Amino acid sequence: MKVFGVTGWKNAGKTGLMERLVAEITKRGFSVSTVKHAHHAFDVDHEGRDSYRHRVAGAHEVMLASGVRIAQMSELRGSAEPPLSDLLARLKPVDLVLIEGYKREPHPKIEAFREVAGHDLMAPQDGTIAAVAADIALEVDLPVFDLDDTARITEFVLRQVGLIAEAQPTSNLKPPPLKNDCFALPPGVNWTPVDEALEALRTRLTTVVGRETVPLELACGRVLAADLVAKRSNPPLPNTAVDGYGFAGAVPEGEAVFPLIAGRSAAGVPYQGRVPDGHAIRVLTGAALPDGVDTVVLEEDCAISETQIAFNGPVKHKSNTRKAGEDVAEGDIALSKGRVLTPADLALAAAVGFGELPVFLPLRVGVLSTGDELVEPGQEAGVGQIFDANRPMLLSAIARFGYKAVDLGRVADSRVALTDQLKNAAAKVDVILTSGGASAGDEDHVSALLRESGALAEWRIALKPGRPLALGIWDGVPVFGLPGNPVAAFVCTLIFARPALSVLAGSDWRVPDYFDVPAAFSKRKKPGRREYLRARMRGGRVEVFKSEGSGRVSGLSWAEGLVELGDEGREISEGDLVRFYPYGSFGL
Ligand SMILES: Nc1nc2c(c(=O)[nH]1)N[C@H]1C(S)=C(S)[C@@H](COP(=O)(O)OP(=O)(O)OC[C@H]3O[C@@H](n4cnc5c(N)ncnc54)[C@H](O)[C@@H]3O)O[C@H]1N2
Ligand code: MOO
Repeated sequence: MKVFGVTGWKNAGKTGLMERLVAEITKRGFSVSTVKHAHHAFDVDHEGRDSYRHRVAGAHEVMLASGVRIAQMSELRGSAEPPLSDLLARLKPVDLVLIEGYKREPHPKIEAFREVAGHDLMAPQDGTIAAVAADIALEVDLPVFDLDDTARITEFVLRQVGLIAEAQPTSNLKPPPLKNDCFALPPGVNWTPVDEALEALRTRLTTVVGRETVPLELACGRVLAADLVAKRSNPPLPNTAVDGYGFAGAVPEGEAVFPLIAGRSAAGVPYQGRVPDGHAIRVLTGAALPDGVDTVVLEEDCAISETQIAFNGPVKHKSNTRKAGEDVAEGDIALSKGRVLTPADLALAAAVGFGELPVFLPLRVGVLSTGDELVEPGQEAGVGQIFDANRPMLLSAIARFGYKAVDLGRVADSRVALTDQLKNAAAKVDVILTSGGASAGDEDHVSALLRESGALAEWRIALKPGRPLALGIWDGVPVFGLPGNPVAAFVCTLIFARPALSVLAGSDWRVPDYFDVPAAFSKRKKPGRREYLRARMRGGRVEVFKSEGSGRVSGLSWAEGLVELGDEGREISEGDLVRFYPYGSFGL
């Protein structure tokens, strides 16, 4: 859905402007819905009303309906406020959603401004503001409208979101003003915030691989295909944790002497009889406790003869023993479906009775490079040609993630060759990663082909680097059309492809771990998009690569992780905390 926002300080005239825009846009035949961010404690209900009583009684949602109106109230009851994207998803489709407030969200906005409110203009500090509606003349580098000129503001908003066509220039063709910032929003383009894109992937993808059973020792790194219910408790019987002497009950402070009975209990060779009260028996680590024994004293603490042991109390009841099932009880879920099995998991699976495990078939991930300019690394490169750097990078990242990397080679910028190659690939892999040809240029065949096959969701993501990401389905196989620039391809792989592949492979959505660490750099970042900088830790601070150019492969290699700068604008000074994701957090 198309969205546009009205922002501004308190008393700036936001609600009046919203009201006039809703009326005018509706009058022009477009359907409009609105979202307003309100105070924490807002309430549309009133004490004593029936609906209020339903709510206080604990109803999850209360719906109030009549022949003219329906109101639906949801109580968060302490859970986090849902993001704007969730709220938008609840609305029925309309031509335009107008949003009042939510100034930190990246959608385009108009700022309402009234002099009496006594605030500074927000627009100069906020790149998501596309125009200002003010009650005085202002000097800013953006379109400024009279706050009451509803007709012109409406035209502007409708043009911005693409509901009416851009006015054709009447004079000679004039180039658009040059903008250095490659992420400036073209009119009408809706940028997908990173979190929204991730959420869409998370909710739309499911496991695509089949299952098999493999011997335990071959299961490391595989994804468990069913919950593993312990067949046997660990330990199966109460046993001794040390080499020593077992008897029944606690021993008080002072000297204690126990007569020894003949025989012993060893791991795997338990004592068969019963130990009489007041007697002790030799026990070895791991041995089942004989009947009549529930406490063990360490042999190093004892004086020992053929017939007796003596030691100093106190010894607590049940000292040095392990309860049956204290680790895992029979019937417990020892390992959950979707778990990527580690060496330790194999120990656990063995301990609770499994010699083979149900696992998902390895996810086969095909990697294809596109572009006439590419030649194989190490071969002769002609004028204007470059070596295919993305393919070795992506193939090895896939292998590190634990999947089966399938080299699909290179393909020229030709629709026919690409069609052939995708057809071929779809028969032998579960998912395809392409790089290059993802944006909208003449030679961007990946996005064009997927668009033609009717299964493309082309995302322009509010992300740097990695803005164009083409997602589609080819013969039932998901295709990630990664941008060609190596840095953008790498970042998109870590941020989008990795968690998605994890779900396709039968595991969970993966959220990488991070550290908030002091910056060794300073930077000013605009609001409205997320940025990832090539970074590494040195001397307890995180430094970033000298250039943000998305073709600079040397920076990827220099880096040992990524610094993430959130969607909001930020002025970072040295020493400020920034979020650092070591490459290891992405499984590299
Ligand atoms: N008019 C516009 N141009 C571009 C936009 C835009 O929005 N409007 N977006 C830019 C951004 S951001 C990126 S990223 C790239 C993505 O472009 P494509 O995915 O279509 O990729 P290509 O054009 O094919 O290649 C881009 C760049 O990367 C080099 N490349 C491609 N494959 C490889 C490889 N396997 N190994 C090494 N280098 C590779 C290629 O030679 C190009 O230099 O589009 C911008 N343009
Ligand atoms: O940001 Mo593009 O996605 O060069 O890198």
